[in-house]
Amino acid sequence: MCRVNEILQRSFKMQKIHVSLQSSSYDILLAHNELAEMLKGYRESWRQYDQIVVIPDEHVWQLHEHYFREAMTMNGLENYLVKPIPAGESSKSIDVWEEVQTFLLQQNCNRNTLLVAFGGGACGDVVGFIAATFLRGVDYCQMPTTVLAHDSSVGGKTAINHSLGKNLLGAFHQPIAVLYDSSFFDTLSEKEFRSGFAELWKHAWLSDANWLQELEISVLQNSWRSIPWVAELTKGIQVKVSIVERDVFERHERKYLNFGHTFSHALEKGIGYSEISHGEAVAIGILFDLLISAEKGFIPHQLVKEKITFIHSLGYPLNKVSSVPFENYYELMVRDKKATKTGIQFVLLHTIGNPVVETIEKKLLLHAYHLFQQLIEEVAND
Ligand SMILES: NC(=O)c1ccc[n+]([C@@H]2O[C@H](COP(=O)([O-])OP(=O)(O)OC[C@H]3O[C@@H](n4cnc5c(N)ncnc54)[C@H](O)[C@@H]3O)[C@@H](O)[C@H]2O)c1
Ligand SMILES: O=C(O)C(=O)C[C@@H](O)[C@H](O)[C@H](O)COP(=O)(O)O
Ligand SMILES: [Zn+2]
Repeated sequence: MCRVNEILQRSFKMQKIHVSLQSSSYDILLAHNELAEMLKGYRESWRQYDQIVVIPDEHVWQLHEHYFREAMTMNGLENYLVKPIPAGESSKSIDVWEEVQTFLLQQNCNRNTLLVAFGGGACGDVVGFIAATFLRGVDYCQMPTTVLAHDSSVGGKTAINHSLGKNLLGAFHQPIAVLYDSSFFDTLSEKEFRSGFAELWKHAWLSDANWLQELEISVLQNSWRSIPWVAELTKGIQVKVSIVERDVFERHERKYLNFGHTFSHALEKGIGYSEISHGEAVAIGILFDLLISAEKGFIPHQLVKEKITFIHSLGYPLNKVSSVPFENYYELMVRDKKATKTGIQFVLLHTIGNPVVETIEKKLLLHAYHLFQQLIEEVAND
């Protein structure tokens, strides 16, 4: 990372956000290049575990093993097992879930075991689900390494995928801590920055028109690497935490955090996990939810066109939407976890910061889908 950028990223002091839930409470620490410092507050309690098992994404482990080990050693934490798992979305499988459970059993891990998820959102989701189910539940810590994981590491949604759809098997299981060091972003690709930005953009849409505007300007004026991540991700996490604290089990308000996701999960599964990332699909799903909001008369169509142009200018793969027939997307959306017997639910916006959940009938969805394809084509040809 260039010197100026390093100074900029370091200039934000360590942030601490507390998550207060009835069943568990924990801290989220955010800083740049401060993993050893973050671990200081945990070294005593972590020594009380009978085993610590670090479960890194294998690609992240290749890149950052040295830095991770150094931070642990500086805190006298030298006794831990390491069980790497495949990089990315492919790790969210029943096979990986079982393989790690077998490893833990073979190592005689007991209930007093701490798992450490070291990687992006995929690693956090599968390790969280392993922690939720191993011996009916053990502690785990999230050590996120992607921009997107500011979302996935917080709130305790854990999951793996099923051949019939995304995140269909999972549990709510909160981490004991989230230690988030943005120096890991030094090795992220542009595609991963783009993916992570989508969830931050989501948090802005759900909360604050001014922040949304500032964030969009910031992303247009800076390179991905020079965005002041600690400051921006802190705002995103605060939005998420306040919703999770009010509705941890997603009975009502937490559904808002699924803004963009009814369509995005269908896009990911329909197009293929290796062809489109979660965040890329979320950005497109948000545009689709905005379009339905406009069709309902909540927001102007002009705003939707502007946002399609914005997302297109950042290189999100809007051209992939048409590669799957509507009927396939529809079938996948029927299986969305928000769906009820009244139909498929979408998170719409009345205004920025005022989301609402509505059941949308197939006829409107089909109409919106065709309109969306038309707008995407117009923007691409402009
Ligand atoms: N539980 C939740 O609340 C929640 C919220 C949002 C997303 N998610 C899930 O998170 C997943 C997406 O997470 P993600 O975008 O972090 O993707 P990811 O974990 O799949 O990582 C993306 C790629 O980046 C690589 N990578 C990770 N950190 C890196 C680093 N520092 N440097 C270089 N490469 C690195 C990984 O090896 C992988 O190839 C999806 O499965 C999504 O469903 C969950
Ligand atoms: O934390 C939440 O609640 C979310 O919905 C966050 C989403 O960004 C995330 O992708 C989540 O995994 C989606 O949840 P799902 O319940 O639709 O699988
Ligand atoms: Zn998401």
